[in-house]
Amino acid sequence: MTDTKKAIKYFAKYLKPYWKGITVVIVLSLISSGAAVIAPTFLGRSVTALTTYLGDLKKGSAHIDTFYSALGSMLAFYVLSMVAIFIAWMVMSKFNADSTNDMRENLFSKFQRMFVRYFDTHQDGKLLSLFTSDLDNIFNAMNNAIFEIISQGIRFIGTIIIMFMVNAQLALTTIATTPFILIVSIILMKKARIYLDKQQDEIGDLNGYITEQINGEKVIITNGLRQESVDGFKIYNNRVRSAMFKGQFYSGILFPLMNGLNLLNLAIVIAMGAWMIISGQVTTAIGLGLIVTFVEYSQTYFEPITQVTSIYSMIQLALTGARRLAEVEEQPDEKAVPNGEEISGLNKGVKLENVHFGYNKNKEILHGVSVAVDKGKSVAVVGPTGSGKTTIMNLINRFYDVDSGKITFDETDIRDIKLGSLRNNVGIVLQDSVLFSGTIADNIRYGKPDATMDEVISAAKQANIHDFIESLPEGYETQVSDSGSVFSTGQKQLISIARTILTNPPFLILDEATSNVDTVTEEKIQKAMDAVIAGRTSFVIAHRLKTILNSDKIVVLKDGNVIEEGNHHELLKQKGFYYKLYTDQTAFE
Ligand SMILES: Nc1ncnc2c1ncn2[C@@H]1O[C@H](COP(=O)(O)OP(=O)(O)OP(=O)(O)O)[C@@H](O)[C@H]1O
Repeated sequence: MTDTKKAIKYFAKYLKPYWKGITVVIVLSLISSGAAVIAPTFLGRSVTALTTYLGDLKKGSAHIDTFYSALGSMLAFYVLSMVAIFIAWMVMSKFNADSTNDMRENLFSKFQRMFVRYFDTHQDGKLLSLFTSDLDNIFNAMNNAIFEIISQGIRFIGTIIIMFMVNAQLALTTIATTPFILIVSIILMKKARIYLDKQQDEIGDLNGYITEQINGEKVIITNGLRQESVDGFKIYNNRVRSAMFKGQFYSGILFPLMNGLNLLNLAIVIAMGAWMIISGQVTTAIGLGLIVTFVEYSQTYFEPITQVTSIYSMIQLALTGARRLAEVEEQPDEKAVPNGEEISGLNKGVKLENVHFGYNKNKEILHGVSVAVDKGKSVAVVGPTGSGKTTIMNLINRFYDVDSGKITFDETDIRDIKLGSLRNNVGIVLQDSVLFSGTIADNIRYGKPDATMDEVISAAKQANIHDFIESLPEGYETQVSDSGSVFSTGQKQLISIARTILTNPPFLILDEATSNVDTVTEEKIQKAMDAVIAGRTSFVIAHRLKTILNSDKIVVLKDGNVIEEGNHHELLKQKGFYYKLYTDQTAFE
């Protein structure tokens, strides 16, 4: 499907529910434009009536009534046109706000259904620009452009019909330059489109860069790269500027060009009208009336072309936005496994059996990994950085699916378990603990919103964070977003552990929860982890070997292969890779 078709389909989908409102707007536009098109005929008639009246004055048989009635009719049509526009505008504003609201809501819901892969491969800022820049462009265009297109389209066609009904010769003169105008417009619009499309993509890249740099601010400062960061920004910003300039130039030049052609056309129409009077084809009174009428029609004929070209960039930006949003909607959803099994609790254990996996087809990360975690046991995975530890966690939770082999939960392939059910039974403490805006209590009960305050406090106690929370002036009611309550990495991890304790998952994955913290906090986290692991089946991904000495089993992973397996003492005896890792680490402590 071409980009334009995709964008139009997207609009159609979101405007369909508002077909009643759209019909009202079309009908009102018809009335308004029709009235505006008819009104100039009365302008011509009133001039003819006035000229005739002035001529008849000398003869003594003058009647002014025809003039007044033509003038009154003209006024009535213009008023009708205005009232219809006013009502149409009100109706349209409402369904535009509603439909863009639907788009925004669907976009956000879509994000909550998509594969994690999408977020791993798209920058936050780029995704954010869909909500800001793209949806803004769509809203602007729907508010300003769609109405213009409908009403100007009707005006355009209506004007041509009426012009031919009034006088075919002057009508032909008025529209004679149209083919030339159309060719120039199409060439310029095509050019503009390329750059306006590019503009949106460049804005997405710029937003991506900005969020990345803001998130990495501390790294930038400590490496003394603030100026380089600004220089990098300038490169992205210049790309936006260049695309913006070219896009606006090509789309903007249409407007003055059309205005110029309109004036030229006006002169031709007046000359033709004058020639008709001089050559005796029409009387002076009729000729003057025709000139005035066609001066007006020349304007109403050109106005749609001028207006549509002047809002072309707006339309194009909206089409680009709709294309970008449609592309997000096209992304596959996570498969919810509707007919999958519901599981509740763990009876036997979790197993990885000969798992092969790569994030990309051409680079395998795990090469036939088998790990078994029996019920009630704690298995730790250790290994050098990049060996695939976190990848295993991503697979158990079905953030990604294995390429071959399988992962089983009580001997059922996890791909045959309802996704929600699987995740309800697997608790995760991530390396980067995330706190959401709200109170500390809200954060602890995040996975179990109906938890009582006693349960929250009990979880916090087990996670060794209760005393710290109590020491804050607002205690559990402290707002996480308060600038006065900036939490350390360790504190965030403890709150995150409390959150997991509260959900009481049968199977638990702890991903490097002890990195980046001081020794006191580390000890606290260790105790919290022991509390959360106790009696629970768990899978611990750790860098600091000290924290996993008591694990029932340690699996050593290297370059995506399990190379050693056993408990701490067994592995030390083997004097293999684990022994080396352990002695290297303890030598530094
Ligand atoms: N989303 C991703 N897309 C593509 N490749 C990825 C992705 N995440 C990780 N990788 C690659 O997979 C390999 C294993 O990464 P993984 O995060 O599992 O290692 P790890 O053992 O947990 O490392 P660390 O101890 O540093 O956290 C690495 O080579 C990494 O570059």
